[in-house]
Amino acid sequence: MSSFTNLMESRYGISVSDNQEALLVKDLRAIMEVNQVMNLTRITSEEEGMVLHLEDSLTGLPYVNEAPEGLYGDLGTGGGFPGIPLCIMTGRKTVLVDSVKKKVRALENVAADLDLSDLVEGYDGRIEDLALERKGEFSVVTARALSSLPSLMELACPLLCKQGRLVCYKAQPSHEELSMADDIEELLGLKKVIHDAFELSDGSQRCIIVYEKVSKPHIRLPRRVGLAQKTPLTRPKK
Ligand SMILES: C[S@@+](CC[C@H](N)C(=O)[O-])C[C@H]1O[C@@H](n2cnc3c(N)ncnc32)[C@H](O)[C@@H]1O
Repeated sequence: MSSFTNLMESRYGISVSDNQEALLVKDLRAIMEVNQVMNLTRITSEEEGMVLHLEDSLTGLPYVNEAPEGLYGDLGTGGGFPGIPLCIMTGRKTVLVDSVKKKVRALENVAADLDLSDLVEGYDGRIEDLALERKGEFSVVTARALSSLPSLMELACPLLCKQGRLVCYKAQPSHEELSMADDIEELLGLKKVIHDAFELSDGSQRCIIVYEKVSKPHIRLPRRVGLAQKTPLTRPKK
């Protein structure tokens, strides 16, 4: 057993097969290579990438596995994290969403090198536009280092099917951010079902917060492009 598979098993109870590990490492190396000519990630060493990209991405796996079967989307995927590692681990059809076209094309090329083209599709556009085109089609979406919780909830809501899940990777959300998110759950028809806090093996703080779509939102979504991130929703006045 390699040190990575050993770590994932002992620390998180996640089994990684030899084949999956080979693909994960190949993905990381390919992204690092693309990163030399295109800014995909601030992480430049493989050692750091093993923790802050691969280990971190995989911590979301148990939460993604609890979602209904079906399509998975990684919102604001950047260098394909956690999207490609979670695709490798789940075998779900995966849509990698980013508004920067050249990043999405680069990820499609990496996916092709990993023989994942049948599973991975890139969407080069805004999440809000994807929501107009593929409303309610996603069983689960993830978001890491994208926006505040209220913005993520609003962006994800129209994409999710009933009982679909939004898995948010956060460092340490403030009380204010958490309380603003609590305030708009009902408006969006989302319910927080999990809030777990733990440390990665390098001591970084990690929180995973999961919302389930329990009913239809009480407002029309998506709002105009940009509003979810510029002017997040707040508690409706009674
Ligand atoms: C800081 S990066 C995070 C990348 C990756 N998820 C990670 O954790 O390494 C955020 C990415 O989200 C994309 N993004 C931000 N807002 C977006 C939106 N509304 N629609 C699509 N992509 C968006 C940006 O282009 C950027 O690549």
